[in-house]
Amino acid sequence: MSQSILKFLLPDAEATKSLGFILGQRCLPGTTILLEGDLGAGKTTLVQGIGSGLAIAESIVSPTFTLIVEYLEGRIPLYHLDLYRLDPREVSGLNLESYWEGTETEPGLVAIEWAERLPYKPDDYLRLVLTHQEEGRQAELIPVGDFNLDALMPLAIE
Ligand SMILES: Nc1ncnc2c1ncn2[C@@H]1O[C@H](COP(=O)(O)OP(=O)(O)OP(=O)(O)O)[C@@H](O)[C@H]1O
Ligand SMILES: [Mg+2]
Repeated sequence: MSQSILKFLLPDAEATKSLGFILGQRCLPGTTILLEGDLGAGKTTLVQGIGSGLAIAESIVSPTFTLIVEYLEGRIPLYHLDLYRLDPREVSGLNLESYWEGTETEPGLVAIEWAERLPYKPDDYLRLVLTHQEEGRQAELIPVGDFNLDALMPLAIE
């Protein structure tokens, strides 16, 4: 069954956070969200919203230099990754699939910035593409494999 793609206009950073908040509230353990978008497109902002939606009180900072930050205090664990500083060859040595397969970690929500750099991907994930607009950003939500967008509905961003 082919599912449709969702597109949103996010007029400001609060709207980006609201979209993330809903994802954080509704995603099940074992969900992977692959974030794509240029520098400053709003990927970290979206993950901050996810953190609020998961009821994580700790502030979420960009893991550009740390690669991975794990937040374990929310409804389900949040694993926040940023591959900006790596090339695909380096990424392949990191065994990142253990995050989405939940083999070495408790299944949670895996959110990966600069997912364009992943040489391998999960079978099922939400592809979330952020693009700069004249004002604000556009978000495209593209379900891949068995990822079920319907489970996130209704998605009204304020
Ligand atoms: N919908 C939006 N409209 C306008 N500004 C936004 C929107 N969403 C986020 N921003 C702003 O864009 C800036 C960059 O956001 P952010 O750091 O989340 O981007 P990023 O994609 O993670 O960047 P990087 O590529 O460096 O990781 C921030 O100042 C943020 O507040
Ligand atoms: Mg970022």
